Amino acid sequence: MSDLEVDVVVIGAGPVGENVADRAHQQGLSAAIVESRLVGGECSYYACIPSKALLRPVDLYAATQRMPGVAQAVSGTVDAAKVLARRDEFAGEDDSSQADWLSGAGITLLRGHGRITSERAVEVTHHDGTTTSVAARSVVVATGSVPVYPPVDGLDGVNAWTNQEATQAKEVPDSLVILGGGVVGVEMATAFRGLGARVTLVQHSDRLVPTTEPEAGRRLHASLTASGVDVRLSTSMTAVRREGGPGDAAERSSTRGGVVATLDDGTEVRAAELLVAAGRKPATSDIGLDTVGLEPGTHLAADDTTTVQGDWLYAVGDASTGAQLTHMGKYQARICGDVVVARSKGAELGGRYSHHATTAEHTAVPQVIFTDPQIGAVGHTDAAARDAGLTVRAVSYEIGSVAGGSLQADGYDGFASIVVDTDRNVIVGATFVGQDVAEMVHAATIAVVGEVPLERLWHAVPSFPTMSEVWLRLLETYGL
Ligand SMILES: Cc1cc2nc3c(=O)[nH]c(=O)nc-3n(C[C@H](O)[C@H](O)[C@H](O)COP(=O)(O)OP(=O)(O)OC[C@H]3O[C@@H](n4cnc5c(N)ncnc54)[C@H](O)[C@@H]3O)c2cc1C
Ligand SMILES: NC(=O)c1ccc[n+]([C@@H]2O[C@H](COP(=O)([O-])OP(=O)(O)OC[C@H]3O[C@@H](n4cnc5c(N)ncnc54)[C@H](O)[C@@H]3O)[C@@H](O)[C@H]2O)c1
Repeated sequence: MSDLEVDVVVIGAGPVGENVADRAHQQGLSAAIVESRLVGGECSYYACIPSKALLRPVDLYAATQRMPGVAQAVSGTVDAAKVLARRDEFAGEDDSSQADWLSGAGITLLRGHGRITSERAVEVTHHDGTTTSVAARSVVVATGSVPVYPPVDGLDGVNAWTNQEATQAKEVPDSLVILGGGVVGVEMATAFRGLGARVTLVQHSDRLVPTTEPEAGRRLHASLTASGVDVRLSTSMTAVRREGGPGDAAERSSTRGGVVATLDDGTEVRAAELLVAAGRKPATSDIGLDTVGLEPGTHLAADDTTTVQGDWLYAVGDASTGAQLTHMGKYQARICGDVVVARSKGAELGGRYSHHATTAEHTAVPQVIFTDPQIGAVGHTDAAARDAGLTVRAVSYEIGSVAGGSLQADGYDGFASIVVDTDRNVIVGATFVGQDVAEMVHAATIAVVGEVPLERLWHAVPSFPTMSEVWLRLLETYGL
């Protein structure tokens, strides 16, 4: 006999787990959610929200510097203390309002570590050591991800920052070395440089943010370098140690000595702190996967209905094989909730563009990287489309060459590109790079998901003088 019986139990109350529980509960199912740390997950306290709270003031300041008349009015530097205080308002480590929201919604919150013990059974070990056994028709894994530590000698012993210490930093270190030039690395380089730190960014491949169009990485590289970030491409960190002490003031934060990182080109980088931003792995090593024949520590391979096993085990968010993005995790969560509900009613599941399939995962994953320039993209890059076997042609256009772009900022530096499937004459990918492009991505997402033929897109007239006029120029460049 279990302590609690519910229709669905979700392990992990990040943004994704919360959405599954809510979606299922709103349609009449009883739901419990297990959380070992903070309701709201990594995203709310250590990732999306605090990082964007740090980046927005830096972005705004950079924009003022490209506007004659305003640049002079906004003199001096960004007030880091005020930025950190505002970050705390968004992402203080207090989850009471999110916990209240769960109870208001009628979802049972179980605080503690959740583990699957057998099919349809989960045990929660509470912080005081007591346990609660939960029996559920459906079990959803939404445990998120944790940082990867690459093999660098000494890395375990230097108290390196992860995204958690970086996004929750109580002060700006005078210098920071970042291991990894992916999305976390470039965003944190932008934020901490903008807040006054000396930043070195070490990336082992030959470009930044390698999953984006190569030109996006090149523009970002140029911009970061111009802002004073020391970007080391095609470089690996081989060893790191922490040294110094009270007498080594220039290279330390207020509480510890600086780090000395050895790179494979033989040089050394000294900084107050080291941030590890070399990718993430699923938080599935200690959730009882072995009890149901699955490999602990692996991404849970879910099909398009988010199902992992039988008609009872589901995986969503960073713990699954889907895109590691909050909005995609929440999309999976809505699908998962609806599948769980449909199965509980014995209803048939729908097909490709129904509420029961994560079709966009294959065709239309959008992402915005909040650097300066911003990089926004959806769907395939040119290379990824070719790898997927599509016949494509890509065209690009400088956003600074449309009236809206040149008005937005002096010397506007950025471009847009589209990848067209020439067999179907539809857009399968788009990229926007430049100041204030974040909000331009969704129009492209609609075009990709809607599979809107180019001839029809010709009639989607962008307003003058907006940066969206680049759509018209892209279509003309393509030959319309
Ligand atoms: C620095 C940074 C910035 C980012 N910025 C963005 C962004 O701007 N936009 C974007 O879309 N994505 C962003 N991401 C990615 C985004 O944070 C993740 O995709 C998202 O948090 C995944 O949500 P989730 O609910 O799957 O996992 P999480 O947010 O990691 O939540 C999982 C929860 O499960 C809990 N948990 C784990 N194991 C157990 C267990 N056994 N029992 C009980 N509870 C458990 C954890 O404590 C956690 O609260 C960023 C990531 C980082 C690192
Ligand atoms: N704005 C956003 O949407 C946003 C922001 C931050 C993070 N995220 C998501 O969070 C996830 C994790 O981001 P991340 O940046 O940690 O991972 P990532 O996989 O995007 O980038 C890690 C980078 O580190 C590099 N790297 C790995 N090992 C290295 C080594 N030993 N030396 C030097 N470089 C090394 C890799 O080449 C890679 O480019 C991503 O999926 C990302 O999409 C999203």
